Amino acid sequence: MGTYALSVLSVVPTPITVRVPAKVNLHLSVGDARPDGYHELVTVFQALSMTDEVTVLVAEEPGIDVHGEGADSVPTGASNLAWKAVQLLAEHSGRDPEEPGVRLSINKGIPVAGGMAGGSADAAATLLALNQLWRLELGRDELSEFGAKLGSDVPFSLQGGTALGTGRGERLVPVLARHTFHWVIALDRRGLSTPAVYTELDRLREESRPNRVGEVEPLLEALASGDPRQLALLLGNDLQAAAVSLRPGLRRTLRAGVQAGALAGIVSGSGPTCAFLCTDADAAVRVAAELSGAGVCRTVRVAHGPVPGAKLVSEEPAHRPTPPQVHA
Ligand SMILES: C[C@](O)(CO)[C@H](O)COP(=O)(O)OP(=O)(O)OC[C@H]1O[C@@H](n2ccc(N)nc2=O)[C@H](O)[C@@H]1O
Ligand SMILES: Nc1ncnc2c1ncn2[C@@H]1O[C@H](COP(=O)(O)OP(=O)(O)OP(=O)(O)O)[C@@H](O)[C@H]1O
Repeated sequence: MGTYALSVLSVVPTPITVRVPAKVNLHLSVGDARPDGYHELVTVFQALSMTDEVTVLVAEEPGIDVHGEGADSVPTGASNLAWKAVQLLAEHSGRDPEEPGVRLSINKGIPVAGGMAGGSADAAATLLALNQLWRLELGRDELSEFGAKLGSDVPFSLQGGTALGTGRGERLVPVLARHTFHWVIALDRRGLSTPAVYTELDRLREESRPNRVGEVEPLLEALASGDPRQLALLLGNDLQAAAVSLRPGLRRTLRAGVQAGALAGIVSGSGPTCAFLCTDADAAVRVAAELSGAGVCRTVRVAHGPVPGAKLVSEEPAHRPTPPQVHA
């Protein structure tokens, strides 16, 4: 009996944990709406040292557990983007998408609905983890194609580093960025809906002519030079006007970060998170401390980038160290 129990145990695959980063768009140029409702983008993504961890484990009772900051506002049913990743790969590999025989445990370190690709990160992590758990042997390119079906930001969450994104943001080319840049991240009290921010930009463009970010080339040169002062002058996001229009308080946050000593601040993606570029790691800590005292946001964190994309942590769920943060 003892031997039998041991042999059954030995065939249950070990849980797989993947760590996956948040992103910020250093440059986000939004074209007109396409017939399919998406907007044509030219964007530069950078992966930051704020991470989620997703563990997949074999279980008869399917489901999702979510822990960490903002866990209460993350759906645990079929609308969770990570669960959609499970269903996609289950279907691909001939499993029943309704009974895939796995559970997910998600540990959130990326703000929810913050414009930092939190849900996309979890979907990317799930694709990578299931590829390992189910021994699917899909290459990075194939995983990226599955990722693009789930959301425009998912391929970048898999790739990480710094990358130029075109199409709806899913077509990627890595960008040379040998240097580490230091950021202060200001989290807002409530999230913003990505489609609502794109719709607001369309509305603003019908009404007036909001400024558009320029060409991307100078920013790529600044990244290659590694000089944060040069990069700071070139950060730009077409969605910023729309995010600020929906959440006017962001104007105050952006001003406060620069007053606190940051080189420049931008709304991250569709917002409402704001990202402030600093000269170095020490400056970022000083800016974070001062910004947290300004009372303009919920929490302030420091982060650096670029960091790698979704990555297997180990075969055991690991304890994730708490990222440095300062409570406002
Ligand atoms: C704002 C960004 O985070 C910048 O990287 C992304 O463009 C958003 O990427 P995402 O959250 O993965 O977005 P998706 O899940 O693909 O799309 C959600 C919605 O955002 C809008 N959307 C998204 C991407 C894009 N290029 N044009 C769009 O108009 C569409 O209304 C779409 O229905
Ligand atoms: N795994 C997930 N983590 C967080 N939110 C999720 C997840 N799956 C689905 N959601 C839903 O998606 C919404 C947007 O969450 P998410 O954190 O992905 O936003 P975001 O970071 O602004 O996205 P992006 O930057 O890619 O536009 C949330 O309000 C939540 O209801």
